[in-house]
Amino acid sequence: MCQQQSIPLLNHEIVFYGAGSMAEAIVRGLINRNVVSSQNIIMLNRSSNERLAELRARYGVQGSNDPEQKNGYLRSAPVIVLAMKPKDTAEALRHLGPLLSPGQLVISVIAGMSIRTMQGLLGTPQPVVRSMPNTSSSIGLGATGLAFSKEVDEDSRRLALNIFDAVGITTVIDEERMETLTGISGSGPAYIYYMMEAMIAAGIRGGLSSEQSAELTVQTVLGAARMVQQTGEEPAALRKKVTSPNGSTQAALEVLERGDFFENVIAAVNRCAERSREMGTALEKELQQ
Ligand SMILES: NC(=O)C1=CN([C@@H]2O[C@H](COP(=O)(O)OP(=O)(O)OC[C@H]3O[C@@H](n4cnc5c(N)ncnc54)[C@H](OP(=O)(O)O)[C@@H]3O)[C@@H](O)[C@H]2O)C=CC1
Ligand SMILES: O=C(O)[C@@H]1CCC=N1
Repeated sequence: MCQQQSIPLLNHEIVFYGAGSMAEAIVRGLINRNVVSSQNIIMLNRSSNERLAELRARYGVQGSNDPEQKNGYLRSAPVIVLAMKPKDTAEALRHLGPLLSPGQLVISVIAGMSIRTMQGLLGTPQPVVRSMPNTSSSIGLGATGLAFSKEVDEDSRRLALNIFDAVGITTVIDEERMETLTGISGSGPAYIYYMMEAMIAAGIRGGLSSEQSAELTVQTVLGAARMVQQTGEEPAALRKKVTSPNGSTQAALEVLERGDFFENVIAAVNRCAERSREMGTALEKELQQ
């Protein structure tokens, strides 16, 4: 894992091809940490002018929906981040490929899409980075996995790492592990939010105000994560310290165990990885069309 303390200012123009939640999370993180100036960020989407206006107002970035202007940005940007939904990817990449020249770096955040499929849909042996970030990038606490095509040179590797180091931690992995990583850190925030939703609901049902219940839950999750990070102790060891023999925590954990909590979480991660593979297979099939 790598997290840089000080990331050099990136003077490259970065085009976000797709301007939804994940693109915004990265842009917000980059701008908040002053890693890229907002004038160097260009956000393109398919049709929503309101969305682009919102992003321009919020971050001072450039944005366009005009087909000719979009093509101009895509032809010239040294870095293009692909951030559309998997279902929209094939069409977008087929459009993008003929616009590209050899040195342009393509970074994908799209779940499931392999490097091979990406290059196949582009129709060029473009240097491509397959990444899997998460939405916590927007507050600088993202966790991103990256894999590189063999065409990515050392400078481009560094550039891709700098972009994601600026918004959290990064780890370089073999591409075959990307689906597992998606199951842990890409989709992981949603599992934690779900757990928090349940804890908040339980507090309210038990008579706490919704504000009290939410505040206590948030601080508890934050504190637990920080404890693991700062003490260096294993989660299991920390859990034991909370759990008095025959006490209230033990009683609660027994309920979770009756619901097979541990194995269910593992099954959820595995299903997430499997679903990412399914989405990747569907995209691979586009190569034959
Ligand atoms: N959300 C998350 O937590 C994470 C998401 N990802 C990946 O990020 C990608 C985007 O997800 P998310 O941000 O949630 O999706 P959103 O639906 O929020 O955003 C998708 C964006 O793509 C644009 N788009 C669609 N087709 C095209 C096109 N042909 N050309 C240009 N732009 C296009 C849409 O524009 P318009 O609105 O105009 O149609 C929209 O701005 C997905 O592939 C997902 O797998 C990865 C990690 C985490
Ligand atoms: O749900 C999805 O498909 C994306 C990938 C990781 C998080 N969200």
